[in-house]
Amino acid sequence: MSDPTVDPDEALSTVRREQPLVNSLTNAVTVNDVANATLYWGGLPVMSDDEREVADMVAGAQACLLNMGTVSEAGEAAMVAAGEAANENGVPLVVDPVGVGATPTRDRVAERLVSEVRPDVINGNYGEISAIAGADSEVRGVESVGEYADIAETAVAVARQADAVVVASGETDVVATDEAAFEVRAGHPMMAEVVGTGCMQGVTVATFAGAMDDALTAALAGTLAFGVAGEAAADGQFGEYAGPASYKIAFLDAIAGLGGVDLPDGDERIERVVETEA
Ligand SMILES: Nc1ncnc2c1ncn2[C@@H]1O[C@H](COP(=O)(O)OP(=O)(O)O)[C@@H](O)[C@H]1O
Ligand SMILES: Cc1ncsc1CCOP(=O)(O)O
Ligand SMILES: [Mg+2]
Repeated sequence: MSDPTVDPDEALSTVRREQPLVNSLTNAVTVNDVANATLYWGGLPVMSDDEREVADMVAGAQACLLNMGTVSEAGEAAMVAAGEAANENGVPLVVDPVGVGATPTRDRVAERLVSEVRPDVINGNYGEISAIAGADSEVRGVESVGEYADIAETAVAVARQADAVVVASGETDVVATDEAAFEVRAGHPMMAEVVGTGCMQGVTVATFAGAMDDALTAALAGTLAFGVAGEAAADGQFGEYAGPASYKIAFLDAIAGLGGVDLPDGDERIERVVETEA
């Protein structure tokens, strides 16, 4: 497998030109951030999450996000219906298995969302991706704690298990397929101080996947652009900040303003760290 060519400037221009409609079924904690991140990248957000209409909305969308952060029994049924509609209509589907590993209920819901429907991308933190792999993991609530030295190999295993691209977020994000894993070296520790950055990363990948032809390239470009937005905000390019709350505002402004920033080439920040036979 040759390394994909990732040009984040071109990817961002494509998102802005295509303006993908992205239907997010997501948690009540960060839903507004997820909607605004979609809009600020250049997509069109809709948060339709009722089982009576979600299949129709997804059928007309260019991408769908299933984020199980606060999933209820009705929400679980709506997410499965949305995922099935995405699969039936060829709509790129991103699943964020928030908190999998923390409770048996979340383990069961995550299992449904990665096996009963077919995600194109699974986007979770190190602990969540490790939990899906059945590897050692420690997820406290929705936070990944502990060490994950083998996260790249674990991400490849999940990509193979689910036949999906996998984004494992953490200090260094890993993007994996069934035969390779890439480190995406971008981001800033301040991003970990804000609730919702993982959720916003998931909808970023969905928005890029809704505008681009290939899930792997979209996941790499979206993850890189997301991290560069975090860096630009931390560097004060989008306003001074006094702490994590004002940093979050600067971060959202960075997403909206990234079209005016010269983004690094993919090969400056993306390195293949695992290569196996599929
Ligand atoms: N220490 C860090 N340094 C740089 N980027 C980070 C760090 N911690 C988290 N991030 C970034 O913040 C975003 C959210 O990651 P994470 O906190 O793992 O997700 P979640 O919020 O779902 O737990 C990702 O883009 C990740 O790269
Ligand atoms: C705190 C919390 N509880 C249920 S969902 C949620 C938000 C999780 O956001 P992220 O995965 O981006 O940290
Ligand atoms: Mg998360």
